[in-house]
Amino acid sequence: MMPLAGQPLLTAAGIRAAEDAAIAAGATVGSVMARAGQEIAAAVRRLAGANAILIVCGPGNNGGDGYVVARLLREAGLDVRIAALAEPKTDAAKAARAGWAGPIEPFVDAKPAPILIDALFGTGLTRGLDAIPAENGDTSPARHPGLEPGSRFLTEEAAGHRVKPGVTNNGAESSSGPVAPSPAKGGAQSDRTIDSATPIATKLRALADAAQLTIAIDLPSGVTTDDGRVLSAIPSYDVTLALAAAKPSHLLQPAARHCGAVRILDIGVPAASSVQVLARPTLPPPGPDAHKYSRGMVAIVAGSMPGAARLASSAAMRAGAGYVLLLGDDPAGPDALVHKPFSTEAIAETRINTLLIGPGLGRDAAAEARLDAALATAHPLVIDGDALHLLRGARLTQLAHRDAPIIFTPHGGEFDALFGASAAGKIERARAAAAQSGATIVFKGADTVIAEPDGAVRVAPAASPWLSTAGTGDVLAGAIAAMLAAGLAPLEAAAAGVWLHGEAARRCGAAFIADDLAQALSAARAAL
Ligand SMILES: NC(=O)C1=CN([C@@H]2O[C@H](COP(=O)(O)OP(=O)(O)OC[C@H]3O[C@@H](n4cnc5c(N)ncnc54)[C@H](OP(=O)(O)O)[C@@H]3O)[C@@H](O)[C@H]2O)[C@@H](O)CC1
Ligand SMILES: [K+]
Repeated sequence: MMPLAGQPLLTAAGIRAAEDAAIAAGATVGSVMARAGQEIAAAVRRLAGANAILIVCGPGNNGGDGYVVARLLREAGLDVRIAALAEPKTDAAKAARAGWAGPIEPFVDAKPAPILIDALFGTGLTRGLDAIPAENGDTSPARHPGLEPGSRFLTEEAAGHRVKPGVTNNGAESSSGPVAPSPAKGGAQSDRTIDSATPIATKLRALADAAQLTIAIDLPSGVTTDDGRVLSAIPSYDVTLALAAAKPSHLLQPAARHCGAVRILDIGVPAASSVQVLARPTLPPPGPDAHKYSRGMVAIVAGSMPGAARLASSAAMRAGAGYVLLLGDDPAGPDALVHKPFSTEAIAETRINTLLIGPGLGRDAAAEARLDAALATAHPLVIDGDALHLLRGARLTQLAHRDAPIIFTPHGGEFDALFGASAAGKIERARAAAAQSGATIVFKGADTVIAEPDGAVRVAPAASPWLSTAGTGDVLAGAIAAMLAAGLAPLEAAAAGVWLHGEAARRCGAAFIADDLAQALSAARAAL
């Protein structure tokens, strides 16, 4: 079982291509599924002890994995039951099903067990749980043998929930409240429409609520693979065992919070991608000949809210910058912080390695003048906060012609204002913004995505929710500026800054303030 840090992230199409390459190199779907089953069974044995296990299987190869795991665990002497949602559809899943000698319960009637393993759907999920499929305009569930009303896998009352002609469910309900009681047997509610509580998602939540440990194979059933969407009201799992590689939805919210601890299983399918999980950076300590300028000089432009620029300054110093210069009229801050009034001469100082502008800048005419002066320099730039708001239009277009690197650090609102709102996934949006602007984009949030104009991406695992407090963005901008000033390439600088920021938050524990976070960067940096 591999942890996520530094691992490639593969989309559904990417993992299919990787599987195809493995097959071209001599594997078969069956052999890969057999290896996956072995790895999953070994992981489950470590996690589950001797407890009884219920495995819920879907119609595709995710379900196929479930049948293989069930056989292996039963051969190992464990108490294993299977509940199936539908008959296997793929050859590999059919073969795996044939290898299971025990009984199969209908999913809707399944009794819970202390250990729940979700093998309903993985990278082949195409719609929300309980949504009626639409193929070539035909929404008849009868096109989907095994999922149609009255099949041996769906009891009649469940079928009654599923079907009302012309009514479809996009599965986007968000309720995660108490599980609804099962309707009375006998089809008495056969005219019920699909509304809030739907049978598959509801049943899955009931099984998860009754279990002591819940494990999802590859992905929690009901989340998309590529963009972090949750299509149905599904449970949150304790562990997700990702096959061959992590997928974007293991990190992107809101899907990520349903995954629990994610571990990657090596199933003999090599995976590579320029989209990767954020890794712990390698930052050597200063060498014997280091001096303040060789460690990097950061200049920070202050504005109408001087506290924000001070926080960024403090963060840049503690993340390891050799010299931090605050350009403004505010004399406060640590003694080590150098103050100068803002002027076009001061900002043009050639020893400045990185110029940070935005924290507390304001949005008035004076702020615009300072931003234009900053953009007119040849320094590498980190642009945050208010400066991002002032960047729209012609200023943004001009930036594409600058030689020196630029890093933008927008949160969701700033990103939308600069690049437009969109329903596309966060990775896709960050990549498009980087390509359009020529800047490295740090799209902040509970799932920070860093994108380079060349398409390289780093995605950060969820950091402390206590970061949701004023000033933490200023701290991040300062940390990233220190990394860029130290000479790291923009993607590496942004990644190192985000990592240090997350690590500092972890060290702060709960209810910290941004000042504490900036202080904690010293310890985070020292631990590398
Ligand atoms: N990559 C690898 O190297 C390896 C991958 N492996 C495993 O394979 C998994 C991917 O398998 P997969 O492609 O068969 O897709 P999977 O997720 O089982 O579902 C597809 C089926 O579900 C159906 N269906 C979809 N959504 C639905 C819904 N909401 N409600 C109802 N039905 C729905 C869909 O029907 P359709 O959309 O066609 O109507 C189709 O029948 C992957 O996650 C991993 O576990 C391993 O075996 C070994 C190597
Ligand atoms: K699953």
